[in-house]
Amino acid sequence: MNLLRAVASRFWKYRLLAALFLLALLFEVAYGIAAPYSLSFLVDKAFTPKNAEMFLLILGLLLAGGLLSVLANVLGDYALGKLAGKSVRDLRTELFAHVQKQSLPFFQSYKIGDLITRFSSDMSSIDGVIRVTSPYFLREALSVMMGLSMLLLLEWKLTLAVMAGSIFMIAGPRFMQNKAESANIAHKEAQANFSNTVDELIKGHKAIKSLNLRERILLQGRKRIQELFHTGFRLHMTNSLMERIPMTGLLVLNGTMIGFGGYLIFQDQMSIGEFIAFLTLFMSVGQSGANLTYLLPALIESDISFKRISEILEEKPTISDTENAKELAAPISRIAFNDVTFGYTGQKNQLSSIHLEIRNGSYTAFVGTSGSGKSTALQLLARFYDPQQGSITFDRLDLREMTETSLRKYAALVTQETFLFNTTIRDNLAPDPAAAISDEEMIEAAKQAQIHDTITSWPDGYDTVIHHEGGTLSGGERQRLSLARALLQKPQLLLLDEITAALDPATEAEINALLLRLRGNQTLVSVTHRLDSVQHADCIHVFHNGAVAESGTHQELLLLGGLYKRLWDKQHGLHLSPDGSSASVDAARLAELGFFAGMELELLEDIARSFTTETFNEGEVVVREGQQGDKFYLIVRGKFDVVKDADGERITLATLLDGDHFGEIALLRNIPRTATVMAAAPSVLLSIKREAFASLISSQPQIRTMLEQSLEQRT
Ligand SMILES: Nc1ncnc2c1ncn2[C@@H]1O[C@H](COP(=O)(O)OP(=O)(O)OP(=O)(O)O)[C@@H](O)[C@H]1O
Repeated sequence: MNLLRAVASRFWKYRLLAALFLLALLFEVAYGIAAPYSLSFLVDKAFTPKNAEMFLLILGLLLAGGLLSVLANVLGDYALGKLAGKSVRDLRTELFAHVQKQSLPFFQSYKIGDLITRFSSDMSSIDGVIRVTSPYFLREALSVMMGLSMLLLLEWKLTLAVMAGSIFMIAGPRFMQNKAESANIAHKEAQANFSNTVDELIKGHKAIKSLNLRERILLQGRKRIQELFHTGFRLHMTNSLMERIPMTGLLVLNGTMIGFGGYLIFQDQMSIGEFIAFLTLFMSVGQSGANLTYLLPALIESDISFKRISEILEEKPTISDTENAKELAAPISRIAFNDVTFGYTGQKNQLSSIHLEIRNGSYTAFVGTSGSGKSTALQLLARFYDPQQGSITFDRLDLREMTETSLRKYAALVTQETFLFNTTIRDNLAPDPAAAISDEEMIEAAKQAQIHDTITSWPDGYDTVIHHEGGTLSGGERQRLSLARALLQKPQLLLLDEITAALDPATEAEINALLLRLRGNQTLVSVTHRLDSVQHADCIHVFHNGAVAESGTHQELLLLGGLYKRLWDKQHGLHLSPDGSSASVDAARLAELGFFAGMELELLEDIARSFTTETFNEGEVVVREGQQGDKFYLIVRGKFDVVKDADGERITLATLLDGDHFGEIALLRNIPRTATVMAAAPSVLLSIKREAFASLISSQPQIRTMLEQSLEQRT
């Protein structure tokens, strides 16, 4: 069994303690054998001849041995406590450190619930085995071996007869072992599945409510609980059978022993004292044998737990330092993507043959359509993944040849997915006490990230404790805190992934101004889909379908008249007030929408005035599949996923960004929406109702006909 081997190898590290424990155990077991064996002397040499001297001698020896055995027990318990405690501590630390070392794909391939189960119930089960079950198993196994040897000495024929019967006892559980293992694996999987469902229930409660998935999740929960019931019942039955089979064997053995033992006494081949000693010893050995079989299910369960933990310990981080890894030393004058190709899975490349250059101290922007690979390129730059082909170099040093620690010091990544620790703001901003960050530095960084005033408005200021990993703060507050945290690291290279997505326009403008101030001292690479914010960037790379379609400054790209120009035009003519509460659209912008083409400017101005502003938080649904639609929407800023539910699965059909629109068919007809549109970030929309639109065009029926034709062509 893997587990017993692993326990032995872990105990080997603390050999002195292990030796002390073994010695104490040997003494305890030896006394446990000697005590029943002494019965043969008590009956034959003391009771039958009524020899008081011999009786007192045996009694004295028994009591003295008993006392010594108790002493040995105490010593053994001490040694075992230390030995087991240290071994479990080592294993926990190893697992913790190993998980921490892992790269991104590891965390994407394991579900949170599954990983937590390995740390919690799997680890507790191993803890139990190391502290209790293994030592108990060892004691009972020793008792069986030493007891059997003693029984052979006492009467070998009777011993052989009962040993033959024992085969049934041993073979039974062996026969059941595979069944028990598979029942155990199934139950563990059911537990992990249930944990994941609970995890989704808690973390996704907003999405579940807004997508009206309560029924589906409840059904899924019931299914998982039912699985738990079935697998638990199967496990219970296999474990019970594993216990019953040897007990039946024991019954047969007792019959054999009394029958054959009686025959030997009648034949004068065995004394009564020897028979009583044999019987008592056999009972004790039998009990130890039965105990061994009771212990087996616990050992099997822990063996599975051990395999699950070993599976994690065997995972190799995909990103690790090479043997001759070098320190990345500033200053670096040029970072380059040299023919970089990358795919998350073997099936498809998310980036193909990327060539680009980032100059030291520059402000570089990655823009482009949704899913075009901007964030992927940024993650390669932060070395969360390595390219499959090509290289990323910092001057001449390949990213793969530098130490991870020196890279992490050099570069800091701020993403939309902010994670805050459940501690004070102060400890979140400066999590490493060794960095010795002063209050002044902290306040300066918080001011730069536009969060200082918010922090000081809280009663405990920088000592405010964050709960639920920052879940009680707004997305914008979390985002600004994580920017301040990154600024405090004073990285040479600041990698920013859509960091202004959750901010109102006024704060966004402040952050954009900060980026312009930072450039020169720091190199900035910012991924964004909002082109307004990158007008002053030194170089803009426009991504499309995993390739860099265009590169240049804002002006150069506008002159080029390509993809960037189209994206720019799409985002223009839409306005948002600084606090993000009120939006408007230009009539000229409406004229660019194909289905409004040809309308008079005056009418378009009336239409533009009839739009109302709507705001949505992440996870909120704008239109739901199947519901009647009566509004047309224009995205002023934000991000929306167009999703469809099929066979209990949610499929994302498209992602819509600033300047995109949806629901135009609702301007004419009351038909059910063909998909659900939900906000993927805090967003602002402009909407117009069909009735309002209809009354505006009522005096011009030809407009309706034109619109009908135009929308007809699009569907
Ligand atoms: N961990 C992952 N595993 C597999 N595919 C992924 C993973 N992360 C992203 N992708 C896919 O890679 C492609 C590029 O994604 P990426 O996030 O780089 O695009 P993006 O241009 O930043 O888009 P957006 O602006 O919507 O964030 C997308 O098709 C996306 O679905």
